[in-house]
Amino acid sequence: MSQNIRDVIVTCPPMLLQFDRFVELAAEKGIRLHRAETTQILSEEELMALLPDYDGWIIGDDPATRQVFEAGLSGRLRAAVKWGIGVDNVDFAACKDLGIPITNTPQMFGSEVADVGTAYVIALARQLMLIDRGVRAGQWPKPAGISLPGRKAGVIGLGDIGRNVVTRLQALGLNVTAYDPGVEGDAGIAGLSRAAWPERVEEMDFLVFTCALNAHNTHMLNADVLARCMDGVRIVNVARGPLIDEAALIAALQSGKVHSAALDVFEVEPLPMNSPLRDMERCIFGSHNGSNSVDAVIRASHTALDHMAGFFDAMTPA
Ligand SMILES: O=CC(=O)O
Repeated sequence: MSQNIRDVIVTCPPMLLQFDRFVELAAEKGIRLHRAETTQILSEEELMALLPDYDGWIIGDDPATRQVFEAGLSGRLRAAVKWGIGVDNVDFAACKDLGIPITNTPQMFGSEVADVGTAYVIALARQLMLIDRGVRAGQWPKPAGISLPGRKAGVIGLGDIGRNVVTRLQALGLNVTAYDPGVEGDAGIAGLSRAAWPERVEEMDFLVFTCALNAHNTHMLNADVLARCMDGVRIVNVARGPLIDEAALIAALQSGKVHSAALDVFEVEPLPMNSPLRDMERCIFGSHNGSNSVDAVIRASHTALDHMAGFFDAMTPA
């Protein structure tokens, strides 16, 4: 164990919400854990003011940019862990250049996010959001849904989350096609068909986004692809907002091309008050909360602390 006590700041909301349970565990690893004052996403300016006072940073969805790391390094910051899977908000190249060791916590909540994605598929199939809203408003609505067995779903991304979505949808009787240029074959999943995006989108009753955001897939669901989709396609996104061109999605919802959408993530988060998406009736919205089960947060936070302690141990002369 490290001889020196290191001060580590946490800015990741799910870990902040269960913060007290991690303080003692961190102390056993030679880490004094500190919490950000808010669970809101911090700005670059706020991070640049905060980080120089800490040896380590457990990152949430904050803008972890080069200048933020540089500011931290000008003070005490020497190590970082991105809590969670997605690293699109973190400049890993800058960390490498600056000599700040960094990692993320992959495979910590593939099943939890997949549960939310699958729940959204069922909710869109049976229009549960319209029924809920109607009953609250004193109505007794009975919209006709669609049955799932025999329907087709395209799952975009065959990582941990995507594979869990595929097997859940197959268990519900859907025929699933997966899109992921980084994974070959059936990924060990019987009955899975494969295609290269956006081949065969016209066949899909559902499109479920589970992939990482990278330099090449921003707006992969755009007006052109939507035009090729089946009339009445249902869209689920539990991955990253910028994968979908929201303006194009809104137009497609308005025209009826897209039947409905369930979005846990948005181009701008939190979803701005003036976003036209808020007026879309046949939508369900989440708060980028797919990973947030008590169990998954404990798992990912333990891993983040282990990684952090490992970085500090490696810096401590034997
Ligand atoms: O969205 C959450 C994550 O990428 O960990």
